[in-house]
Amino acid sequence: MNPIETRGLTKHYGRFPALKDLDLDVRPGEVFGFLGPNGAGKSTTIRLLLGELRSTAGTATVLGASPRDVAHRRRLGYVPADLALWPTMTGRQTLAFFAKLRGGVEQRRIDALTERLDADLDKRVGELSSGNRQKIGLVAAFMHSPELLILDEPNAGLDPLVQHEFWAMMREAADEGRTVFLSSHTLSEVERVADRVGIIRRGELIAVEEVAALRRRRMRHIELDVDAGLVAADVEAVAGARDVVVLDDRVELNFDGDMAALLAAVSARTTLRDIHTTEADLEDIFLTYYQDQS
Ligand SMILES: Nc1ncnc2c1ncn2[C@@H]1O[C@H](COP(=O)(O)OP(=O)(O)OP(=O)(O)O)[C@@H](O)[C@H]1O
Repeated sequence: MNPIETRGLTKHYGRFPALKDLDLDVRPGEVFGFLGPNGAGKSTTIRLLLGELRSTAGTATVLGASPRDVAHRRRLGYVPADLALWPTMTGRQTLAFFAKLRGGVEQRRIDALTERLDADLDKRVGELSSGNRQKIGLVAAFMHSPELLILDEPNAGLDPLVQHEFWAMMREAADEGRTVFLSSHTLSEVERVADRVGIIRRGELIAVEEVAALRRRRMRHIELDVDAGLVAADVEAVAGARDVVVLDDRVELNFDGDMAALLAAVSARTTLRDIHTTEADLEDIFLTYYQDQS
């Protein structure tokens, strides 16, 4: 049995369908990125998986049990999107409280995680910045080495160094056979760490892909500074080139083909002076590849 399985999982808030007919299998030992824009239904899904919300229809199984079965809670680690901790307790007191609740947490595990994330355990939680408060939540989620980590936009507010450490922690957990369910609205974040990604939009899961496959299909926006001599047709002839615009000394296009082929085609006609590429954002990927399914 997979750590997370849902069938036809549906949630309406009043008449509003926030989640429609979700069929999802998250496999053991993978980091599964759950990717979608704001309001797509990510937190709703997570709250259903945790038994915080009741589904309108369909089923969810988490670690082989119903989400409402509290007995399996200690096998879970969870970081909510809106982490609420007791503001008057210090980080140390907060972690000690959670450790006692769960049992079996080694102090040196807490110490190691604290050091890795550079968390401040001495300040009252209410006095910490949101990023530093988030670190306390992450230590709490990881400290009992749970079988399944459910993380709702956990990167919010972390600085780049800490983010790297946190990505490494997720990868290590997966390498040890634990499962990570990571929600995010940022493709670049998810693709660094996830094995597979599910893309959700307006309450519907529109694709589940291996990250490697998604990366291969990713559209880039490219700007080339060139000398004169190039015409749009030269660039349009390269497979994967779209929306080509040639100005005097500048070419702009969207591209999902082989970069070497593009550069060779350009260099055959003119001198290439500079290249600027930007990754298409999530919305562009949706529009490019999933338009038919919307
Ligand atoms: N308690 C609620 N009552 C009514 N509508 C709600 C409620 N909670 C969420 N919604 C709506 O359901 C939709 C999905 O919300 P959800 O919080 O699951 O999205 P999300 O993908 O987590 O977004 P974000 O990235 O902004 O956190 C949104 O349109 C939201 O406005």
